[in-house]
Amino acid sequence: MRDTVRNPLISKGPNRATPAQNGTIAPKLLVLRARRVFVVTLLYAALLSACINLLQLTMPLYMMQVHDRVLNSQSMDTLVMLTILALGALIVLGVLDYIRALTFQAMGSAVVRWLNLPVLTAAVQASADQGLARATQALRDLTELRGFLTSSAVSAPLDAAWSPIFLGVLFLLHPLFGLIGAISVVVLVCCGLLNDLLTRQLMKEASQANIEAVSKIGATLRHAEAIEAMGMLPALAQKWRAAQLHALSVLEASGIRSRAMASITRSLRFAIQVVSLGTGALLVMRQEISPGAMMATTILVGRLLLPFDSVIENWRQWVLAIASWRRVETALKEDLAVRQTMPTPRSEGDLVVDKLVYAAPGIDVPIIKGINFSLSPGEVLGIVGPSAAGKSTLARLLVGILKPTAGGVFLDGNNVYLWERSSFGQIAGYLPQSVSLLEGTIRENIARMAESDPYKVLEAARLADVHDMIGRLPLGYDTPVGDGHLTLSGGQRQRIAVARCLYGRPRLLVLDEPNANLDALGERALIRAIDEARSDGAIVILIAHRPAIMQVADKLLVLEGGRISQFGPRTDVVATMMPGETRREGTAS
Ligand SMILES: Nc1ncnc2c1ncn2[C@@H]1O[C@H](COP(=O)(O)OP(=O)(O)OP(=O)(O)O)[C@@H](O)[C@H]1O
Repeated sequence: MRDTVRNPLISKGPNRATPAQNGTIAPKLLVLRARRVFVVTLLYAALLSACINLLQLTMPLYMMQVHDRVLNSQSMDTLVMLTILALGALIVLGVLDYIRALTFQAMGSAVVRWLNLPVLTAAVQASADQGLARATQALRDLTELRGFLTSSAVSAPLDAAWSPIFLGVLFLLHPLFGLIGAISVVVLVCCGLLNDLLTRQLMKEASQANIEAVSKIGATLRHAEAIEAMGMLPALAQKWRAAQLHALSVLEASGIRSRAMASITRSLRFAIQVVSLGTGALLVMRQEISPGAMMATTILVGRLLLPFDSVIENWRQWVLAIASWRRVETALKEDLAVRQTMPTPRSEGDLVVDKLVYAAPGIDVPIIKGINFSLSPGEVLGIVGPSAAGKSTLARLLVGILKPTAGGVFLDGNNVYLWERSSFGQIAGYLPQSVSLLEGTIRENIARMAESDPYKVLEAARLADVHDMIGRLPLGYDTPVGDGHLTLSGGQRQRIAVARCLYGRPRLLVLDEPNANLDALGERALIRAIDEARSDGAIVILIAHRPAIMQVADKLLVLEGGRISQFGPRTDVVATMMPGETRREGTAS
């Protein structure tokens, strides 16, 4: 772990997870470390830049020496010597420039390698916790940051910082040149500041507006069927166009200003070069300097001003890169789920829900208002209640997606919310209300996207009674599924999602409306799967509106307005709710 921290630029091989990636370093600490690496890299690159800038004196000095010394003395030896020295210096300059570019590239890769998984984790948690889509932007931001760090824009300010080298040489050649150089630097710095003042806010606004427009359209496209069927496209297009036009107009306004400033700066740079050449000619005429010094001055002034010009031209990239970094920081610093890093062994004990309260972030009135119950292995609990009673919220709390505001859910004494996620996944199966299969094959989906054990995949498929159905598909278990594929019906997707829940024979099964898309056959298969899980010693929690499936439950919990209004053996609860129903049940059995 220490090695990675000390040598962040050293790759440990493409497939090996670093401590940052496997979650043993807290995201906030990672942000600090990434900042520290950036500062150290910047200092290192600044040192290289100093050498590069010193070596850039080669050309003007060579020109001056050839002009003033070789042409006057007609010495072949001096010319050869000077040329060898100049070529040597230029080769070193090229190598140092290459090393500097590699340093930034390595830093960009290191930052992505360090932060991509923590940012992905943050994105998943933010989406599960609060339905936030903005964390996914942070993943795009990481790629953009890497692009910025490999561009030439990143080194321009470092070159500008070493402008005193050129200024010093200009002063040595003639104080007037030094003065022209100093005034030029001040003028260009003022241009840079003015450019920043005029464009920074607009650039940020444009980038934000663009991100929002793109993320909105991304979210909308997921509902393409409803859009097409109900002819919502024109209205949506109008809304999207309005957002796009806003982003475009801000982008254009900032573009106009920054292009204007870049043109002004470039013209100024050329004007300054003309002025310095004219001044040089005047000084040559007055025999205060040699013609060689005059030509060297022209190159020196050009070199002095070029980085400032480049900074102003690439300012936009800097502003956007800083904004990208801020978003990455925010995504990582968000107060998201902090879980235990120690895996918890498979549990066989009771599930205890203790004084459970949950209020959504920023909302005072709790959705779940103090719930207590417990279940033993091999018990099936049915949760019923009116819409918006809090059933799905309770399901999310039971599998540790949401952080309880007070109280907690404990399985065999272990806090479900704090449970390390990989080990929790091995003992839990969760079927969310809106079933979604992930991009991959049926086999991968059942195996929860991990390296799959074919025996366990088949077992889960058989338990969910989907083996035959999968066998009838053209590619069987290799059939691709996910958002982009319409190969499966709603019921088939739901049954495969049930198989995913049953993969590895979990100890805790939470099924939110598992029969919503099922026909009678599918429902019977589901009841058989729940029976099998019960006899296997699993705790099964079932949420459903359709009553038929509740016959499999041992206990019933009636949730109303976030509170338990009834809890107990199914027959007792049904008897109090619908006295006639129990009699019918009794007769039937
Ligand atoms: N993240 C959230 N922020 C604010 N309110 C929320 C959030 N999640 C759920 N709610 C609110 O909590 C209430 C309970 O929602 P929940 O989805 O748990 O109900 P439910 O009993 O599952 O309903 P249904 O049977 O219709 O699926 C609803 O009023 C919902 O608007």
